[in-house]
Amino acid sequence: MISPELTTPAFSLFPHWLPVAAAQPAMSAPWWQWVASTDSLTARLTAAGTPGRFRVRLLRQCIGLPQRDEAMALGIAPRRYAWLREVALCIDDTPWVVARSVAPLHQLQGKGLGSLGERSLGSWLFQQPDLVRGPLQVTAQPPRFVGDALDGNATSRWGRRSVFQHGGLSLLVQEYFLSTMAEALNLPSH
Ligand SMILES: C=C(O[C@@H]1C=C(C(=O)O)C=C[C@H]1O)C(=O)O
Repeated sequence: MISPELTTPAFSLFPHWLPVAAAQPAMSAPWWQWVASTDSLTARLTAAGTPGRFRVRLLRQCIGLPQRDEAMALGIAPRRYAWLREVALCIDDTPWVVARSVAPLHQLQGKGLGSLGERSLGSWLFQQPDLVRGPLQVTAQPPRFVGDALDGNATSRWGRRSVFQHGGLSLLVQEYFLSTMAEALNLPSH
């Protein structure tokens, strides 16, 4: 049963993370195509941004403590160190999506992710034959991680997250779709 406030524009009432199907009534069809898709976002953005050039801008990659909700999504203790990666996915230097990925440190050995740099994590992930993607969850709240990395007045329209599994690695990927992307692709507000 979906509570009535989810169908109103009062997005501040939206719980932080919700199964994607429960968010559908609050989402326009064009946004649903983006938010509920389970294939590579890198590939989708590259296609939608053409003739613009897709580029990953690395904002931060480090070892640190995950947020509490991130640790819970990965099923690890909140004070366990993790690999953190924050990027802006840009078309012609304009960020369309910002993303933060989190993986338990002890699962990273031999995966070579430390040297990924500005190559897309998605391109690497979707080449793994044993890749399994967990259920998508959605939020209408803005990301807490970007700080002043976004230029001008870009705001988040929808956020989503899911856990990828590959070769003993669990990787939480959180992606926030920005107003800049909505404007460029003529998407409705939500
Ligand atoms: C999961 C994907 O990877 C994308 C690329 C990322 C990166 O390079 O860090 C991060 C999150 C995603 O937006 C994808 O393309 O679907």
